[in-house]
Amino acid sequence: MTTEIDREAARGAATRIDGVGISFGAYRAVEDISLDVAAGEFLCLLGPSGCGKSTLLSALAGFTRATAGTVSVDGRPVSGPSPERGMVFQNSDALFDWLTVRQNVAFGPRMRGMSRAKQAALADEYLGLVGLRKFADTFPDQLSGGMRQRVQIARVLANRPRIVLMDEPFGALDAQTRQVMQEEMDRIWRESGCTVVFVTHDIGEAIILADRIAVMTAGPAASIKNVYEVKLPRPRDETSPGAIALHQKLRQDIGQEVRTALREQGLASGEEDG
Ligand SMILES: Nc1ncnc2c1ncn2[C@@H]1O[C@H](COP(=O)(O)OP(=O)(O)OP(=O)(O)O)[C@@H](O)[C@H]1O
Repeated sequence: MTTEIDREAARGAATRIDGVGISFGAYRAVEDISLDVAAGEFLCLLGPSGCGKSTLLSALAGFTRATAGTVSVDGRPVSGPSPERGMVFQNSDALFDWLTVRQNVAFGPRMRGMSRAKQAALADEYLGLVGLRKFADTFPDQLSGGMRQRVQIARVLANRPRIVLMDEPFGALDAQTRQVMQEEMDRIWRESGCTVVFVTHDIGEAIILADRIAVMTAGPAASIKNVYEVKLPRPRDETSPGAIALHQKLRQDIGQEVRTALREQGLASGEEDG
């Protein structure tokens, strides 16, 4: 039997951010950012609060227009939102509470005119991928926060995106659920074959998930400070010596940025990080 999850069609797209700057009026949020994301790669954007992570993600999604430079997917410039770039938000309020879980996941395929039988089969496939097939006939408000986030992920994947953009998707979850979701995300990413760009300010989360971690400087005019390749074997153990060493480097990078930002705002002493 052929499955509706077509691995070939769903494989990830390469993305290029080339000299991107984004301003809101006179405020320069990010400036001169260049970053390539390989097809099928899991890239985490990490940085101090307010540095411009969501702004950059929004430019990849096509919701926000770059005021300088270009964002392209497989060589084609991004000029607006597209189903090939799916967005998962921190808040699962994006779900339709009046539709069942299956209907939520089938929403995109339904809008594209897919037959009812195919929609249901596709929705069930993706609900299986996120471990929620048993809950297909329930309504989102009957589910826990972690389960709602899984529905959001399944709904995005059912549109067969080539890139999944995730904006602190587990930020509102309790620590235990968050850990389970990180483990699940690692598996879902590998099985879906999508490129993932994942925004977080949680260093541990980035180490568990990313192939590479791009650390941003503090804004305004934020740019990329460092990019780290995470060579640790998957599934990852946050307590391994390699993970602990990387955690320290990242903490130092971000600590420096936070202190710089506070100094610029006149809120910190001039002491330097060692
Ligand atoms: N639509 C907008 N209009 C004006 N300023 C904006 C707009 N969107 C974002 N900004 C500003 O751009 C900067 C970057 O915001 P952004 O939300 O991208 O940061 P972030 O790194 O995602 O923050 P956090 O980690 O707190 O979510 C902030 O100073 C923010 O106030």
